[in-house]
Amino acid sequence: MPRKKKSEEQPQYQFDAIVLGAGPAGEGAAMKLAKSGRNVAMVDLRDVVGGNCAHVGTIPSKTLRQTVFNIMRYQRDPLFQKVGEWKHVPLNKILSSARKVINQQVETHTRFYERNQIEIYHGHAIINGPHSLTVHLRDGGQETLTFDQLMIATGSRPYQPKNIDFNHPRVFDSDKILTLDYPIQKIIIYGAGVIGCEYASIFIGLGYKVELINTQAQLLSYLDDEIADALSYYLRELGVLIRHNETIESLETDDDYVILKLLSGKKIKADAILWCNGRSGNTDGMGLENLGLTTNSRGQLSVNDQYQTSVPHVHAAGDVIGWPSLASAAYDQGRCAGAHMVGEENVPPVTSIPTGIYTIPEISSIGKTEQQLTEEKVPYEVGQASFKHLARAQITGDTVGVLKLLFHRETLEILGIHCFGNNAAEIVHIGQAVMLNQTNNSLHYFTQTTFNYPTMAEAYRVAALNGMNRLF
Ligand SMILES: Cc1cc2nc3c(=O)[nH]c(=O)nc-3n(C[C@H](O)[C@H](O)[C@H](O)COP(=O)(O)OP(=O)(O)OC[C@H]3O[C@@H](n4cnc5c(N)ncnc54)[C@H](O)[C@@H]3O)c2cc1C
Ligand SMILES: NC(=O)c1ccc[n+]([C@@H]2O[C@H](COP(=O)([O-])OP(=O)(O)OC[C@H]3O[C@@H](n4cnc5c(N)ncnc54)[C@H](O)[C@@H]3O)[C@@H](O)[C@H]2O)c1
Repeated sequence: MPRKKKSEEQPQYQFDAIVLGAGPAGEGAAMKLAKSGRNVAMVDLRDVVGGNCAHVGTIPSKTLRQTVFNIMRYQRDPLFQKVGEWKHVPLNKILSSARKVINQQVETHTRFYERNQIEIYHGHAIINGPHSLTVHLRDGGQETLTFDQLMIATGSRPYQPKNIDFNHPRVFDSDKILTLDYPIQKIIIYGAGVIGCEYASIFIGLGYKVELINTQAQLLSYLDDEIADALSYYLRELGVLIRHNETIESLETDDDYVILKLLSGKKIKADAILWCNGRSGNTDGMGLENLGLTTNSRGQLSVNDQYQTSVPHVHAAGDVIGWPSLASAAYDQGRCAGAHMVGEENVPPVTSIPTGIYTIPEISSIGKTEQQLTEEKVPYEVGQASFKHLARAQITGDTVGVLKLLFHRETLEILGIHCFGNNAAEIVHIGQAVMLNQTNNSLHYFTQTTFNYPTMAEAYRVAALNGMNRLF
């Protein structure tokens, strides 16, 4: 049963708020609205909650990555070198552990909606007017619902250029790749963004030959140069062939292979191609024109600092608004939008967002890069700790990696944290907590704090002392 509206008056609309999309952004908003006493409905295309994040994005890719990481680790250890004939197992079979995690995620999140009495409609929502929409239900039929406020969190999907035939069995995007049901030996990855680099690590770890085609001059150019260089070095070391500054001319498809022709004249033949060159917002065919809303060429909506669109009672968050297109940020954006919808004032927008890239090895960072600080003429210094010198890393065998702290050479304020290596996405949060501390964000924190030993956290002390030693 939907939660009853708090007000005694006869409600004008069936729901105080309807949320479109049960991914992290929609869930964040729905929970905040429900906990603030609003009568909320959720509409999602799928017959279960979790959004693209749980079903085709973060969760399956990270679970698959963990399986591959385990295989690589076993191979390194002479005791476990016979892990079976996994090279000939199709990807969709290796994904069996991902399906278990997805089911657990769906169960957990379904309970959140139940406990907060949020009614869920499974179907495609089409907006009819300022306060009404129709859900075309998955099991047939339709239902028209009215709302006071609307939250659009319909996420994104892989961008598919018209000249590529994604129905061909050897042509994949990041959704379809999860269904790959035949063994392959060589794959082309077109697009070397986060998804391209993460899948390059996964496929090389599975023993495939991988060619990573980058349309830009370097990998992930928003990273600190040293970290981006380390990624290129280690991907190549693992066997990935990276080609920078290339653009597709055409793609030839056959029953048994694909041939990618590049404008540079190169031709690459492989068993399959994974296309990952950006994403588009899910906004088409949902009647946005009936609200007077328009999108950019990538189907994304514009919002203000409170995630409010140009129509004041309509908010939007998550991938559908573009940057940063992360599950981590989407949940917080949804919660922030929900707070604004219930009338909370001065809710800070989500701005300080760490990068967590699950390549093998992993990358994570927050704050400024060396390039940015140099451009801004900030007098900074660097403190570094190599994983290979840390006892914990030697014990686990994960000796590839570095923690790099950037700090102001006069005030010792921490300005940036960049980490490359196993568990980087966890390690960065220690530095983040200190960096964002309003009262003590100085490098001294790390030199004056005793860390457990042996731990990876110890890298902070080592890097801080290394940085202090550079000062004069
Ligand atoms: C391969 C891959 C790996 C990723 N890895 C990471 C990672 O490691 N860390 C990270 O932070 N982020 C990662 N991301 C990004 C992350 O998955 C997204 O940022 C996140 O899913 C966005 O959440 P969202 O709530 O905006 O929408 P989504 O998760 O996209 O969910 C939107 C939901 O809305 C539904 N919907 C769409 N249109 C309608 C409609 N008209 N009516 C009803 N329902 C509708 C969709 O079916 C979907 O269920 C990854 C993405 C991909 C593709
Ligand atoms: N670990 C993580 O946090 C993680 C993992 C995977 C995906 N993601 C999210 O998914 C998003 C999509 O990843 P991706 O790798 O497909 O894309 P991306 O945005 O990283 O871009 C990949 C490539 O496509 C190009 N591109 C992007 N938009 C384009 C456009 N409009 N026209 C032509 N080329 C364009 C880029 O220049 C880049 O070379 C990322 O922005 C990221 O936020 C995050």
